[in-house]
Amino acid sequence: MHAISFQDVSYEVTQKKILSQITGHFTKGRITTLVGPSGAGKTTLLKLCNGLLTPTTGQIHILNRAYEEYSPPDLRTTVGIALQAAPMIRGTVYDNLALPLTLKKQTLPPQKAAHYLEAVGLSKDICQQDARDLSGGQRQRVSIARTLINEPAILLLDEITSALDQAAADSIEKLIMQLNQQHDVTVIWITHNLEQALRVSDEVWVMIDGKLIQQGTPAILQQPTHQQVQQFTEGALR
Ligand SMILES: Nc1ncnc2c1ncn2[C@@H]1O[C@H](COP(=O)(O)OP(=O)(O)OP(=O)(O)O)[C@@H](O)[C@H]1O
Repeated sequence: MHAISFQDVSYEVTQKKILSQITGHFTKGRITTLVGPSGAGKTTLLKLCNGLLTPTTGQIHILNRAYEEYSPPDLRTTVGIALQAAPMIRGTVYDNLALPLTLKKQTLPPQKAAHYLEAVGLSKDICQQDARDLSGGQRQRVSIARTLINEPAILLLDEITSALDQAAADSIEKLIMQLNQQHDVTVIWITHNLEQALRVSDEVWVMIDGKLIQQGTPAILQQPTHQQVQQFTEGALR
């Protein structure tokens, strides 16, 4: 089953084509990485997956339902996103974790906050800590925990480890792989790091210049048969 499918999707801003006729799918329950040079349109594509942007033309289906059938809050509950900057609101770790529910005028039970902190490898004791005092790795974990509060079926990740040191990046990688394996969360993960893509991917999308050049297993990066993919991997793996 496809978690998300794109059919002839294009996205333009003031007549500039940012994405051109993307057709492809993300398989349910798998980790797919999105790789490609800077400016290829990866972040734009990710934002189309949870309604932060709307396609100019084409169809997107999410869990076999047309994108338009979802209300914006439903879409953002089904498809969570975590970003490189892991932005925090002013306040405590609890305030940040509660945000997805606060926005829906609901409250987060403290036990649930503790549960999600533990799920991302943090102690529940940091709940009342000021979010500004967290380390980069802790902040990224809190950001992921906050995304998990809605129990999204699909998790979008944009460069979540690129600002972290190797040890923090390794443990976030393990965490995402665990979430995928234990909770069947579908993961769509933008990374600039091809070694990371090879470690975590079940499937890979290679994007260049607003186009989906190739979709397949990590073998398409390891033994590229497509000329543009080969040029990209030679530069990126050098
Ligand atoms: N709102 C916008 N208006 C004009 N151009 C935009 C807009 N959003 C994105 N772009 C352009 O679209 C292209 C794709 O951007 P996008 O951020 O999706 O690429 P990316 O592959 O994620 O790049 P990176 O790896 O550097 O984050 C870039 O050339 C960018 O400058």
